[in-house]
This record gives sequence, C-alpha cells and structure tokens, in this order.
Amino acid sequence: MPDIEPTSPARPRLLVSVRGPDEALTALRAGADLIDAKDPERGALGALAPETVRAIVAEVGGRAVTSAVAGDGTGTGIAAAIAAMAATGVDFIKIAVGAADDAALAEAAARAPGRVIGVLFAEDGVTDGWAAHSALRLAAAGFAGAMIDTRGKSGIALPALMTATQLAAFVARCRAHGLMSGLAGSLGLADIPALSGLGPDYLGFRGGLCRGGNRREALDGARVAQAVAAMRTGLRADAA
Ligand SMILES: O=C[C@H](O)COP(=O)(O)O
Repeated sequence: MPDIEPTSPARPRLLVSVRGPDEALTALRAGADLIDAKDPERGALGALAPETVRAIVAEVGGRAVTSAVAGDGTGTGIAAAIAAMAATGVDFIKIAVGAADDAALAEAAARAPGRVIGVLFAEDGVTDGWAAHSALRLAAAGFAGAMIDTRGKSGIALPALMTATQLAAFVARCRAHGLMSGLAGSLGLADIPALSGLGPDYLGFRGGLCRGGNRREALDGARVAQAVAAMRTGLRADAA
C-alpha cells in the first residue's frame, strides 16, 4: 500500500474526490496526491459501486494513494460495505463515525485493518473537545486516520463551522496517536494557506475544484492544478 506519510505536519497532501476513472485521471494528471472515490450526487459520504471503485483504482495504477467512501451508515451496519470496498484494492476506506459506540468502531476497523478512516462532521462539533476526543476514540478502536468534513454541502465551509484552535487540537491529537488527519468541507483555494498551517496530513476537495464551484459538475483539471500549486507554495513558506 502506498504511504501517505501520516502524521507529518510539514507536508499536507491534496485529496480530490472523484466519481469515476475519467475524473481520477484528471486529478492524477493535475498532480493530486490522494484520489478519493465518492458519489457527489449522494451527499457527503455517498458510496460508488465497488466495480466503479475497482476501475478507479486500476486507472490510478499505484501512482497516487486511493480512498473510497463505504457509505454513510455507522456501526455494525457498515461492516459489509467496508469489506466490499476493501476487496476493490483501494488503499483506504472512509466511514462516518456518527453515534457509533466504541465496540462498533472497533468492529468496523477490524474489517480492513490499517485502512479505515473515520469521518467526523463539523456540524456535530457542539463542544470544544469533541473533535480531539473523537480522534482519541478512533485511535483506540484501531482506525488508520480521522478527518473532519461537512455534512451539509450547501457551501458553508469548514472554517465557518470550527475555529482554527479546534481544528489544530484535532490535528495535534491525531498526530499524537499516530492517526493520519484530514480536513475538508466546501474548501476553496483561499482556504489552503491557513489550513495547511495547521499541519494536517491532507486537505480534501470536491466542489471547489469542479466547474462553477459545483461539486455535482465535472472535476476541473485546471483548478486541481491550481490547488496543487497552492499547496506547494505553502510548503515553501513552511520551509522558509
Ligand atoms: O472528502 C472530501 C470531500 O469530498 C470534500 O467535498 P467538498 O469540497 O465538496 O465539500
């Protein structure tokens, strides 16, 4: 499995969500680091058919890290979907954490050891310590990573829902427990400098890199390339 070099604060990577092999190739050619298989017509965690994920993995051909959403169910109900996605050969499988208890989280993680990423939704972050505490639970359950995304895809971006302090605490807790960390949620190019500065392992995009800024439209290779350039600029600034 390719290594995304988790928990490396100086090198955030670019995750791009795609809905098929053509978009995967567009993202890859533009320089995306992580190709994420997701159906944008079905909300924040809409799963693609395993055959489509398998085709995306084949198109990427090991030239980038891959991930796939297993669905928006939680707990034991998602276990079969995790196994089905794992069988496609995708590197990482993303599932919602939701209200799953610790036993259900552990069961989910065990379906694809070292390959399951728990997705938290910023809209659920009602207390200051929520995200950081969730990261601790995911690490204890055997997850490989944790990310924060937004559930409502109406254009309200992650930085409008959580403070930089809350996000930094989440990233730090993930790093402390060996979890790869990701931040996403209607992000645009302008969000890259500040969020990169928090040191996540990756920043995730869909809508901001599609035509017209609409996540249901086609992925725009030129916008992906702009995001790649913005991430690299951030790296040079970090290194200075
Ligand atoms: O995993 C990342 C998401 O696909 C981001 O989607 P979005 O930028 O449209 O909120």
